[in-house]
Amino acid sequence: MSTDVTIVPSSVQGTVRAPPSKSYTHRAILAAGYAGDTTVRDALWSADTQATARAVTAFGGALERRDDGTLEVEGFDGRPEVPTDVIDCGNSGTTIRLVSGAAALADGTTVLTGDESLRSRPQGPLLEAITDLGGEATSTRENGQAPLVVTGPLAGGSVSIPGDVSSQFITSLLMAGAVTDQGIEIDLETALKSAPYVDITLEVLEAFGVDARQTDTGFAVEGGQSYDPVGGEYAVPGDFSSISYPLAAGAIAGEDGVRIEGAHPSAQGDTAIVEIVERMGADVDWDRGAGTVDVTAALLEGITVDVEDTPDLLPTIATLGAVADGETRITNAEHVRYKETDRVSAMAEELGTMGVETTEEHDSLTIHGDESRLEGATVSGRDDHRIIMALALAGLVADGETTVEGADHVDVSYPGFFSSLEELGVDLERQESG
Ligand SMILES: O=C(O)C1=C[C@@H](OP(=O)(O)O)[C@@H](O)[C@H](O)C1
Ligand SMILES: C=C(OP(=O)(O)O)C(=O)O
Repeated sequence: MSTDVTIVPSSVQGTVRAPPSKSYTHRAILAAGYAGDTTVRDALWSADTQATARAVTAFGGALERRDDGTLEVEGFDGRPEVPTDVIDCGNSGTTIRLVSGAAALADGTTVLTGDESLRSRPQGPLLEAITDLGGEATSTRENGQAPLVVTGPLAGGSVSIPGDVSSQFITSLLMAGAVTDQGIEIDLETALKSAPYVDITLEVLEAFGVDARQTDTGFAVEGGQSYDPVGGEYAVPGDFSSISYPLAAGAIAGEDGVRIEGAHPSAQGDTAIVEIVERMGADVDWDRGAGTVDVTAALLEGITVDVEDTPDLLPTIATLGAVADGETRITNAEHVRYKETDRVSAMAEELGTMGVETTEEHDSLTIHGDESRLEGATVSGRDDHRIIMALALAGLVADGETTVEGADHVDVSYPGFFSSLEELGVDLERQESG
């Protein structure tokens, strides 16, 4: 059973709280798994982070969740057990990649799989790196995609890996490398895309007392370290990829202003959304100390945005571009095609159904705002949380109602997304579908 959501064009007003960061929560849960006992505060409990929690349990850890969002994690102390069953990573790229590194530490074989989308995403460079470092890692179909079979233990050493497929390979190796005998030195074969996500990793590792660093040619982590968070606790900050949706809603339909709470600074590259919305002409004020962002709608102008560091913002920016006057060019977007869906095509096609003119190139998407008139339509959410949320935003200002099919997939990163829209005054209706 899935849920379709119909959005009636609405203005938005009021205050919403950002959900906790998905990227920080994944890392905190796995780092807590590598540690002894840890309290993870303000954890995001979504379909994706629950997949990482399942993996920690499969390796011999244990998790308990309190009503206030706190997770009590009993770790496996750097020595994952061989799981008794296949690990199902669901829809989560972060889980399958970070957990493959952990699996390579176990003295035996782990099998990892996921849903149809995850089984189509690239894992080859990570499998080769694990093999080069002394483990064994293969794809059952020999196509570099899950199901994956990973056998450890891995000793560590030096390895080279491309930087333009997924930064999650680097995160995986750094997190696992800290508890290998030799440590891991990573040389990047090509420039790193999604680089701020490795900064997030370094920030979380530091909070867990693990030393890892950027080098002239890549990254390095010493072996023989222990995960030991200061005071046995870690607190997750708010999620700026998720914040991008209420922020964009305010910029296009918030004439009386929208406030987002829980927006404290961190290593997240997606904080760039604040500046992007401001450059397009909205009135935005980010109080970093208070952790609030205030936004008021204005006539938006098309701009050029490079998403090399911020791939997850593409769907939000595409919708902003559909509302803005003039052209919005989203560049350096090739890696955005390797996500839950090919998001460059998905946004071009679904916005097209709503009457928006776009030009798609391999590594860019141009939205011709001036030639577009957003018309309400029935659109497919593509079973991709970010496509669903971006299309729902377009529905706020379309001419007529918009139905987003398969909208329940927002549970991957922002389970309360439609409730947040309702809190801001949006008129919407949920329908169960087949
Ligand atoms: O490490 C992370 O938490 C993430 C890294 C990024 O992926 P890539 O590094 O594959 O671009 C991003 O798109 C994803 O949503 C989360
Ligand atoms: C791409 C995403 O996540 P993941 O890689 O973990 O599936 C995302 O959240 O947009």
